[in-house]
Amino acid sequence: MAAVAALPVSLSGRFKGSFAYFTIKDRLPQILTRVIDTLHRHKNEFFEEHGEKGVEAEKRAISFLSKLRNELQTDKPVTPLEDELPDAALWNQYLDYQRNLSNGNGEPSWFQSPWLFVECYMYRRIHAALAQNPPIDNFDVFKEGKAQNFFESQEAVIALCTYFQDLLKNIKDLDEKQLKEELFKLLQVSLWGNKCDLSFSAGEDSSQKSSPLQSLENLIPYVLVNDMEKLWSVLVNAKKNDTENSKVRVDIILDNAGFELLSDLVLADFLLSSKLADEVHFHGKSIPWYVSDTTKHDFNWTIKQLQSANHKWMSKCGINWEGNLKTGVWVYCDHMFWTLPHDFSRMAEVAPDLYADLQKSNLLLFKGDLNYRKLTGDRKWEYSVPFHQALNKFHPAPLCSLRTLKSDTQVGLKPGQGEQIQASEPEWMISGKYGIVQFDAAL
Ligand SMILES: O=P(O)(O)OC[C@H]1O[C@](O)(CO)[C@@H](O)[C@@H]1O
Ligand SMILES: [Mn+2]
Repeated sequence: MAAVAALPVSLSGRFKGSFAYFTIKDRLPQILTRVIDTLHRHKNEFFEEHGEKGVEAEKRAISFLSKLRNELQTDKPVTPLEDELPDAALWNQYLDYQRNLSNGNGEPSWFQSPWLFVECYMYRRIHAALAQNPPIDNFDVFKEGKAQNFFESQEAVIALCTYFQDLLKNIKDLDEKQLKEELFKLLQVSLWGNKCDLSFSAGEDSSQKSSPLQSLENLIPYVLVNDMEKLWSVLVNAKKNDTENSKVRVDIILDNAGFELLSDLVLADFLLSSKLADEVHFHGKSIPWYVSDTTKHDFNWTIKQLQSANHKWMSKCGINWEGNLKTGVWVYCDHMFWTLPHDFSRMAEVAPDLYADLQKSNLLLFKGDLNYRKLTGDRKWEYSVPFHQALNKFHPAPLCSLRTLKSDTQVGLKPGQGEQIQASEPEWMISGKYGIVQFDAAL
Protein backbone atom coordinates (compact mmCIF):
# COMPACT_ATOMS: atom_id res chain seq x y z
CA MET A 1 0.00 0.00 0.00
CA ALA A 2 1.93 2.99 -1.30
CA ALA A 3 -0.28 5.64 0.33
CA VAL A 4 0.34 4.18 3.78
CA ALA A 5 4.10 4.05 3.23
CA ALA A 6 4.09 7.78 2.45
CA LEU A 7 2.72 8.70 5.87
CA PRO A 8 5.17 9.94 8.49
CA VAL A 9 5.88 7.70 11.50
CA SER A 10 3.49 7.49 14.43
CA LEU A 11 4.31 9.30 17.66
CA SER A 12 5.51 6.67 20.09
CA GLY A 13 7.17 6.05 23.43
CA ARG A 14 10.12 4.67 21.51
CA PHE A 15 11.21 8.25 20.91
CA LYS A 16 12.95 8.90 24.22
CA GLY A 17 12.40 12.38 25.57
CA SER A 18 9.27 12.96 23.46
CA PHE A 19 5.97 13.90 25.07
CA ALA A 20 4.67 10.43 24.16
CA TYR A 21 7.56 8.86 26.06
CA PHE A 22 7.01 11.08 29.06
CA THR A 23 3.26 10.36 29.01
CA ILE A 24 3.70 6.59 28.95
CA LYS A 25 6.49 6.65 31.51
CA ASP A 26 4.96 9.05 34.03
CA ARG A 27 1.46 10.28 33.34
CA LEU A 28 -0.28 7.01 32.48
CA PRO A 29 0.99 5.17 35.59
CA GLN A 30 -0.09 8.20 37.65
CA ILE A 31 -3.56 7.99 36.18
CA LEU A 32 -3.73 4.26 36.96
CA THR A 33 -2.62 4.91 40.53
CA ARG A 34 -5.37 7.47 40.94
CA VAL A 35 -7.93 5.02 39.58
CA ILE A 36 -6.79 2.40 42.11
CA ASP A 37 -6.98 4.97 44.93
CA THR A 38 -10.47 5.95 43.86
CA LEU A 39 -11.61 2.34 44.07
CA HIS A 40 -10.01 1.99 47.53
CA ARG A 41 -11.79 5.08 48.71
CA HIS A 42 -15.16 3.70 47.62
CA LYS A 43 -14.75 0.38 49.37
CA ASN A 44 -17.24 1.22 52.12
CA GLU A 45 -19.74 2.46 49.63
CA PHE A 46 -19.46 -0.77 47.63
CA PHE A 47 -19.97 -2.74 50.84
CA GLU A 48 -23.01 -0.72 51.85
CA GLU A 49 -24.55 -1.10 48.43
CA HIS A 50 -23.67 -4.67 47.53
CA GLY A 51 -22.32 -6.32 50.68
CA GLU A 52 -19.31 -8.67 50.56
CA LYS A 53 -19.80 -9.17 46.78
CA GLY A 54 -19.10 -5.48 46.21
CA VAL A 55 -15.84 -5.64 48.17
CA GLU A 56 -14.70 -8.76 46.35
CA ALA A 57 -15.39 -7.11 43.00
CA GLU A 58 -13.41 -4.08 44.11
CA LYS A 59 -10.45 -6.29 45.04
CA ARG A 60 -10.53 -8.08 41.69
CA ALA A 61 -10.69 -4.78 39.82
CA ILE A 62 -7.73 -3.43 41.79
CA SER A 63 -5.59 -6.47 41.17
CA PHE A 64 -6.42 -6.33 37.44
CA LEU A 65 -5.38 -2.66 37.40
CA SER A 66 -2.16 -3.22 39.36
CA LYS A 67 -1.22 -5.91 36.88
CA LEU A 68 -1.94 -3.51 34.05
CA ARG A 69 0.27 -0.84 35.63
CA ASN A 70 3.05 -3.32 35.98
CA GLU A 71 2.77 -4.46 32.35
CA LEU A 72 2.94 -0.84 31.26
CA GLN A 73 5.91 0.13 33.39
CA THR A 74 7.95 -2.87 32.31
CA ASP A 75 7.13 -2.44 28.60
CA LYS A 76 5.42 -5.84 28.31
CA PRO A 77 3.62 -6.89 25.13
CA VAL A 78 0.13 -5.50 24.69
CA THR A 79 -2.10 -8.53 25.21
CA PRO A 80 -5.40 -9.33 23.49
CA LEU A 81 -8.53 -8.35 25.40
CA GLU A 82 -10.07 -11.28 27.20
CA ASP A 83 -13.46 -9.82 27.97
CA GLU A 84 -16.58 -10.22 25.92
CA LEU A 85 -17.62 -6.64 25.62
CA PRO A 86 -19.12 -5.67 22.23
CA ASP A 87 -15.95 -4.00 20.93
CA ALA A 88 -13.45 -6.69 22.03
CA ALA A 89 -13.20 -8.35 18.61
CA LEU A 90 -12.47 -5.04 16.88
CA TRP A 91 -9.78 -4.27 19.44
CA ASN A 92 -8.13 -7.62 18.96
CA GLN A 93 -8.21 -7.22 15.18
CA TYR A 94 -6.49 -3.89 15.61
CA LEU A 95 -3.84 -5.51 17.76
CA ASP A 96 -3.21 -8.02 14.96
CA TYR A 97 -2.90 -5.13 12.55
CA GLN A 98 -0.27 -3.54 14.82
CA ARG A 99 1.53 -6.85 15.02
CA ASN A 100 1.73 -6.98 11.21
CA LEU A 101 2.96 -3.40 11.08
CA SER A 102 5.82 -4.16 13.44
CA ASN A 103 7.13 -6.51 10.74
CA GLY A 104 8.60 -9.10 13.02
CA ASN A 105 10.24 -6.41 15.20
CA GLY A 106 8.73 -7.97 18.29
CA GLU A 107 5.25 -7.89 19.76
CA PRO A 108 3.42 -4.57 20.08
CA SER A 109 4.40 -3.19 23.47
CA TRP A 110 3.74 -0.14 25.62
CA PHE A 111 6.82 1.86 24.68
CA GLN A 112 7.43 0.48 21.18
CA SER A 113 3.93 0.76 19.69
CA PRO A 114 2.16 3.93 18.54
CA TRP A 115 1.30 6.15 21.48
CA LEU A 116 -2.32 6.62 20.35
CA PHE A 117 -2.87 2.88 20.34
CA VAL A 118 -1.39 2.08 23.77
CA GLU A 119 -2.98 5.07 25.44
CA CYS A 120 -6.45 4.18 24.14
CA TYR A 121 -5.76 0.58 25.13
CA MET A 122 -5.08 1.62 28.73
CA TYR A 123 -8.49 3.31 29.00
CA ARG A 124 -10.16 0.30 27.44
CA ARG A 125 -8.52 -1.97 30.04
CA ILE A 126 -9.59 0.36 32.86
CA HIS A 127 -13.10 -0.04 31.52
CA ALA A 128 -12.71 -3.83 31.45
CA ALA A 129 -11.52 -3.85 35.07
CA LEU A 130 -14.90 -2.51 36.12
CA ALA A 131 -17.20 -3.90 33.44
CA GLN A 132 -16.05 -7.46 34.08
CA ASN A 133 -16.66 -7.17 37.80
CA PRO A 134 -20.30 -6.93 38.69
CA PRO A 135 -21.87 -5.62 40.90
CA ILE A 136 -19.57 -2.59 40.50
CA ASP A 137 -19.65 -2.83 36.70
CA ASN A 138 -21.37 0.50 36.20
CA PHE A 139 -19.02 2.50 38.38
CA ASP A 140 -17.31 5.35 36.52
CA VAL A 141 -13.95 5.82 38.25
CA PHE A 142 -13.62 9.29 36.73
CA LYS A 143 -17.07 10.57 37.68
CA GLU A 144 -16.03 12.41 40.84
CA GLY A 145 -13.25 14.30 39.06
CA LYS A 146 -15.61 15.38 36.30
CA ALA A 147 -18.20 16.59 38.79
CA GLN A 148 -15.54 18.40 40.79
CA ASN A 149 -14.31 20.17 37.68
CA PHE A 150 -17.85 21.38 37.06
CA PHE A 151 -18.30 22.65 40.63
CA GLU A 152 -14.90 24.31 40.75
CA SER A 153 -15.70 26.17 37.54
CA GLN A 154 -18.88 27.51 39.16
CA GLU A 155 -18.02 31.19 38.78
CA ALA A 156 -17.09 30.80 35.14
CA VAL A 157 -20.28 28.79 34.58
CA ILE A 158 -22.37 31.58 36.11
CA ALA A 159 -20.54 34.23 34.09
CA LEU A 160 -21.11 32.38 30.83
CA CYS A 161 -24.77 31.49 31.50
CA THR A 162 -25.50 35.08 32.52
CA TYR A 163 -23.75 36.51 29.47
CA PHE A 164 -25.59 34.12 27.21
CA GLN A 165 -29.08 34.68 28.64
CA ASP A 166 -28.49 38.39 28.26
CA LEU A 167 -27.46 37.89 24.65
CA LEU A 168 -30.61 35.86 23.96
CA LYS A 169 -32.80 38.77 25.04
CA ASN A 170 -31.89 40.80 22.00
CA ILE A 171 -30.56 38.19 19.62
CA LYS A 172 -33.38 38.93 17.16
CA ASP A 173 -32.19 42.52 16.78
CA LEU A 174 -28.60 41.69 15.98
CA ASP A 175 -27.41 42.40 12.45
CA GLU A 176 -25.13 40.01 10.54
CA LYS A 177 -21.96 41.63 11.74
CA GLN A 178 -23.01 41.46 15.38
CA LEU A 179 -24.13 37.85 15.02
CA LYS A 180 -20.77 36.97 13.54
CA GLU A 181 -18.97 38.68 16.42
CA GLU A 182 -21.00 36.75 18.96
CA LEU A 183 -20.38 33.48 17.14
CA PHE A 184 -16.64 34.16 17.16
CA LYS A 185 -16.71 34.91 20.89
CA LEU A 186 -18.50 31.69 21.73
CA LEU A 187 -16.25 29.68 19.43
CA GLN A 188 -13.27 31.03 21.33
CA VAL A 189 -14.84 30.27 24.70
CA SER A 190 -15.38 26.72 23.50
CA LEU A 191 -11.81 26.57 22.18
CA TRP A 192 -10.23 27.74 25.44
CA GLY A 193 -12.65 25.55 27.37
CA ASN A 194 -10.46 22.74 26.08
CA LYS A 195 -7.76 23.77 28.51
CA CYS A 196 -9.87 22.21 31.25
CA ASP A 197 -9.20 18.53 30.68
CA LEU A 198 -8.15 16.18 33.41
CA SER A 199 -6.04 13.66 31.51
CA PHE A 200 -3.47 16.31 30.69
CA SER A 201 -3.07 17.25 34.35
CA ALA A 202 -3.15 13.53 35.29
CA GLY A 203 -6.35 14.24 37.24
CA GLU A 204 -5.22 17.39 39.10
CA ASP A 205 -7.60 20.34 39.31
CA SER A 206 -7.99 21.93 35.89
CA SER A 207 -11.13 24.00 36.23
CA GLN A 208 -11.95 27.36 34.65
CA LYS A 209 -11.34 29.96 37.35
CA SER A 210 -11.57 33.34 35.64
CA SER A 211 -14.39 34.76 33.56
CA PRO A 212 -14.22 32.95 30.23
CA LEU A 213 -15.18 35.99 28.17
CA GLN A 214 -12.90 38.66 29.56
CA SER A 215 -9.58 37.41 28.29
CA LEU A 216 -10.55 36.49 24.71
CA GLU A 217 -8.94 39.56 23.13
CA ASN A 218 -5.63 38.91 24.88
CA LEU A 219 -5.64 35.32 23.76
CA ILE A 220 -6.00 36.06 20.04
CA PRO A 221 -2.21 35.93 19.44
CA TYR A 222 -2.23 32.38 20.76
CA VAL A 223 -4.69 31.15 18.14
CA LEU A 224 -2.16 29.78 15.66
CA VAL A 225 -4.68 28.89 12.97
CA ASN A 226 -7.82 30.96 12.94
CA ASP A 227 -10.41 29.79 10.41
CA MET A 228 -13.43 31.32 12.12
CA GLU A 229 -14.33 33.33 8.99
CA LYS A 230 -14.54 30.08 7.04
CA LEU A 231 -16.92 28.61 9.60
CA TRP A 232 -19.12 31.64 9.29
CA SER A 233 -19.21 31.28 5.49
CA VAL A 234 -20.13 27.60 5.70
CA LEU A 235 -22.99 28.35 8.07
CA VAL A 236 -24.30 31.33 6.13
CA ASN A 237 -24.15 29.44 2.83
CA ALA A 238 -25.85 26.41 4.34
CA LYS A 239 -28.63 28.70 5.52
CA LYS A 240 -29.05 30.13 2.03
CA ASN A 241 -29.55 26.67 0.55
CA ASP A 242 -31.78 25.65 3.43
CA THR A 243 -35.23 24.56 2.22
CA GLU A 244 -38.24 23.19 4.09
CA ASN A 245 -36.92 19.63 4.11
CA SER A 246 -33.23 20.26 4.37
CA LYS A 247 -32.30 21.38 7.83
CA VAL A 248 -28.94 22.90 8.64
CA ARG A 249 -27.25 20.42 10.93
CA VAL A 250 -24.13 20.99 12.99
CA ASP A 251 -22.43 18.12 14.84
CA ILE A 252 -20.22 18.63 17.87
CA ILE A 253 -17.85 15.78 18.60
CA LEU A 254 -17.53 16.42 22.30
CA ASP A 255 -14.45 16.23 24.44
CA ASN A 256 -14.36 16.96 28.17
CA ALA A 257 -17.17 17.24 30.69
CA GLY A 258 -17.03 20.12 33.18
CA PHE A 259 -16.52 23.67 31.96
CA GLU A 260 -15.64 22.62 28.42
CA LEU A 261 -18.96 20.84 27.98
CA LEU A 262 -20.80 23.90 29.23
CA SER A 263 -19.01 26.06 26.67
CA ASP A 264 -20.03 23.61 23.92
CA LEU A 265 -23.66 23.61 25.03
CA VAL A 266 -23.75 27.40 25.00
CA LEU A 267 -22.27 27.40 21.50
CA ALA A 268 -24.87 24.85 20.40
CA ASP A 269 -27.70 26.93 21.85
CA PHE A 270 -26.35 30.01 20.09
CA LEU A 271 -26.33 28.19 16.74
CA LEU A 272 -30.03 27.39 17.13
CA SER A 273 -31.14 30.67 18.69
CA SER A 274 -29.40 32.69 16.00
CA LYS A 275 -31.00 30.41 13.39
CA LEU A 276 -27.59 29.65 11.93
CA ALA A 277 -28.49 25.98 12.44
CA ASP A 278 -31.71 24.02 12.88
CA GLU A 279 -30.30 20.96 14.63
CA VAL A 280 -27.24 20.10 16.70
CA HIS A 281 -26.05 16.52 17.14
CA PHE A 282 -23.66 15.82 20.02
CA HIS A 283 -21.31 12.84 19.98
CA GLY A 284 -20.09 11.55 23.34
CA LYS A 285 -18.17 8.52 24.58
CA SER A 286 -19.93 5.25 25.36
CA ILE A 287 -17.42 4.34 28.10
CA PRO A 288 -15.36 6.46 30.54
CA TRP A 289 -12.43 7.80 28.52
CA TYR A 290 -9.25 9.89 28.90
CA VAL A 291 -10.28 10.83 32.44
CA SER A 292 -12.62 13.71 31.68
CA ASP A 293 -14.38 12.87 28.41
CA THR A 294 -18.14 13.25 28.29
CA THR A 295 -20.41 10.21 28.54
CA LYS A 296 -24.18 10.22 28.23
CA HIS A 297 -24.40 10.19 31.99
CA ASP A 298 -22.15 13.29 32.26
CA PHE A 299 -24.17 15.05 29.58
CA ASN A 300 -27.51 14.49 31.31
CA TRP A 301 -26.00 15.13 34.75
CA THR A 302 -24.67 18.51 33.63
CA ILE A 303 -28.03 19.61 32.27
CA LYS A 304 -29.78 18.44 35.48
CA GLN A 305 -27.24 20.31 37.62
CA LEU A 306 -27.87 23.49 35.72
CA GLN A 307 -31.62 23.09 35.92
CA SER A 308 -31.65 22.67 39.66
CA ALA A 309 -28.99 25.32 40.31
CA ASN A 310 -29.75 28.10 42.69
CA HIS A 311 -28.98 30.68 40.05
CA LYS A 312 -31.58 32.11 37.71
CA TRP A 313 -29.56 32.05 34.48
CA MET A 314 -27.91 28.72 35.11
CA SER A 315 -31.26 27.07 35.66
CA LYS A 316 -32.73 28.87 32.65
CA CYS A 317 -30.01 27.30 30.49
CA GLY A 318 -30.66 23.87 31.98
CA ILE A 319 -34.41 24.11 31.40
CA ASN A 320 -34.02 25.31 27.80
CA TRP A 321 -31.53 22.58 27.01
CA GLU A 322 -33.67 19.81 28.38
CA GLY A 323 -36.40 21.23 26.16
CA ASN A 324 -34.08 21.11 23.13
CA LEU A 325 -33.46 17.43 23.76
CA LYS A 326 -37.17 16.73 24.20
CA THR A 327 -38.16 18.47 20.97
CA GLY A 328 -35.35 16.77 19.10
CA VAL A 329 -33.49 19.89 17.92
CA TRP A 330 -30.62 18.58 20.05
CA VAL A 331 -29.66 14.95 19.68
CA TYR A 332 -27.15 13.10 21.84
CA CYS A 333 -25.48 10.11 20.18
CA ASP A 334 -22.68 7.75 21.01
CA HIS A 335 -20.87 5.18 18.94
CA MET A 336 -18.21 2.68 19.96
CA PHE A 337 -15.91 3.96 17.22
CA TRP A 338 -15.02 7.01 19.33
CA THR A 339 -13.42 4.72 21.91
CA LEU A 340 -11.57 2.45 19.50
CA PRO A 341 -7.87 3.05 18.80
CA HIS A 342 -8.31 3.77 15.07
CA ASP A 343 -7.61 7.18 13.68
CA PHE A 344 -10.43 8.82 11.76
CA SER A 345 -9.05 7.95 8.33
CA ARG A 346 -10.24 4.39 9.10
CA MET A 347 -13.77 5.40 10.07
CA ALA A 348 -15.37 4.81 6.66
CA GLU A 349 -14.13 1.22 6.75
CA VAL A 350 -14.50 0.38 10.47
CA ALA A 351 -17.68 2.30 11.26
CA PRO A 352 -19.43 2.98 7.92
CA ASP A 353 -22.71 3.74 9.72
CA LEU A 354 -21.09 6.55 11.72
CA TYR A 355 -19.33 7.90 8.63
CA ALA A 356 -22.61 7.94 6.73
CA ASP A 357 -24.30 9.75 9.61
CA LEU A 358 -21.59 12.43 9.71
CA GLN A 359 -21.98 12.93 5.95
CA LYS A 360 -25.48 14.28 6.63
CA SER A 361 -24.06 17.18 8.59
CA ASN A 362 -23.31 20.68 7.29
CA LEU A 363 -20.45 21.16 9.73
CA LEU A 364 -18.55 18.93 12.13
CA LEU A 365 -16.87 20.56 15.12
CA PHE A 366 -14.22 18.31 16.66
CA LYS A 367 -13.37 19.36 20.18
CA GLY A 368 -10.04 18.80 21.84
CA ASP A 369 -6.62 17.36 21.56
CA LEU A 370 -7.37 13.67 21.29
CA ASN A 371 -9.78 14.30 18.42
CA TYR A 372 -7.04 16.27 16.68
CA ARG A 373 -4.61 13.41 17.14
CA LYS A 374 -7.16 11.06 15.61
CA LEU A 375 -7.91 13.47 12.75
CA THR A 376 -4.25 13.69 11.81
CA GLY A 377 -3.30 10.10 12.66
CA ASP A 378 -1.01 11.13 15.56
CA ARG A 379 2.08 11.30 13.37
CA LYS A 380 5.30 13.26 13.14
CA TRP A 381 4.03 15.67 10.51
CA GLU A 382 5.94 18.67 9.28
CA TYR A 383 4.18 21.72 10.72
CA SER A 384 3.41 23.16 7.29
CA VAL A 385 1.75 20.08 5.78
CA PRO A 386 -1.82 21.05 4.76
CA PHE A 387 -4.52 19.91 7.19
CA HIS A 388 -6.39 18.37 4.25
CA GLN A 389 -3.44 16.10 3.53
CA ALA A 390 -3.00 15.04 7.15
CA LEU A 391 -6.68 14.09 7.28
CA ASN A 392 -5.72 11.30 4.90
CA LYS A 393 -9.07 11.05 3.08
CA PHE A 394 -11.27 11.66 6.08
CA HIS A 395 -13.75 14.15 4.66
CA PRO A 396 -17.32 13.19 5.59
CA ALA A 397 -18.43 16.86 5.66
CA PRO A 398 -16.85 20.29 6.19
CA LEU A 399 -15.04 20.00 9.50
CA CYS A 400 -13.22 22.09 12.04
CA SER A 401 -10.97 21.29 14.98
CA LEU A 402 -11.18 23.46 18.09
CA ARG A 403 -8.21 22.39 20.14
CA THR A 404 -5.60 23.63 22.56
CA LEU A 405 -2.21 22.08 21.81
CA LYS A 406 -1.41 19.37 24.35
CA SER A 407 0.50 16.80 22.32
CA ASP A 408 3.37 17.10 19.91
CA THR A 409 1.63 17.15 16.58
CA GLN A 410 0.50 20.13 14.56
CA VAL A 411 -0.15 20.71 10.87
CA GLY A 412 -1.36 23.49 8.60
CA LEU A 413 0.94 26.24 9.90
CA LYS A 414 2.52 28.89 7.70
CA PRO A 415 6.05 28.06 6.55
CA GLY A 416 8.44 28.84 9.41
CA GLN A 417 5.65 29.58 11.92
CA GLY A 418 6.16 26.41 13.97
CA GLU A 419 9.94 26.69 13.91
CA GLN A 420 9.76 30.27 15.08
CA ILE A 421 7.65 29.49 18.15
CA GLN A 422 9.73 26.39 18.83
CA ALA A 423 12.87 28.52 19.05
CA SER A 424 11.56 30.66 21.90
CA GLU A 425 9.09 28.24 23.52
CA PRO A 426 10.10 24.61 23.28
CA GLU A 427 6.96 23.58 25.18
CA TRP A 428 4.52 25.31 22.81
CA MET A 429 2.93 22.09 21.58
CA ILE A 430 2.26 20.58 24.98
CA SER A 431 1.58 23.52 27.26
CA GLY A 432 -2.09 24.05 26.34
CA LYS A 433 -1.25 27.73 25.92
CA TYR A 434 -1.80 27.77 22.16
CA GLY A 435 -4.96 26.87 20.28
CA ILE A 436 -6.31 26.36 16.78
CA VAL A 437 -9.61 26.76 14.97
CA GLN A 438 -8.65 24.74 11.92
CA PHE A 439 -11.10 24.15 9.09
CA ASP A 440 -11.21 21.79 6.16
CA ALA A 441 -13.88 21.79 3.47
CA ALA A 442 -15.10 18.38 2.36
CA LEU A 443 -13.92 17.18 -1.05
O1 LIG B 1 -9.08 16.27 26.46
P1 LIG B 1 -8.14 16.41 25.30
O2 LIG B 1 -8.07 17.82 24.82
O3 LIG B 1 -8.48 15.47 24.19
O4 LIG B 1 -6.71 16.09 25.82
C1 LIG B 1 -6.35 14.85 26.25
C2 LIG B 1 -4.95 14.83 26.72
O5 LIG B 1 -4.51 13.56 26.79
C3 LIG B 1 -3.49 13.32 25.86
O6 LIG B 1 -4.08 12.62 24.84
C4 LIG B 1 -2.29 12.68 26.45
O7 LIG B 1 -2.46 11.91 27.51
C5 LIG B 1 -2.98 14.59 25.34
O8 LIG B 1 -2.80 14.59 24.01
C6 LIG B 1 -3.96 15.56 25.85
O9 LIG B 1 -3.25 16.36 26.65
MN1 LIG C 1 -10.48 14.73 26.76
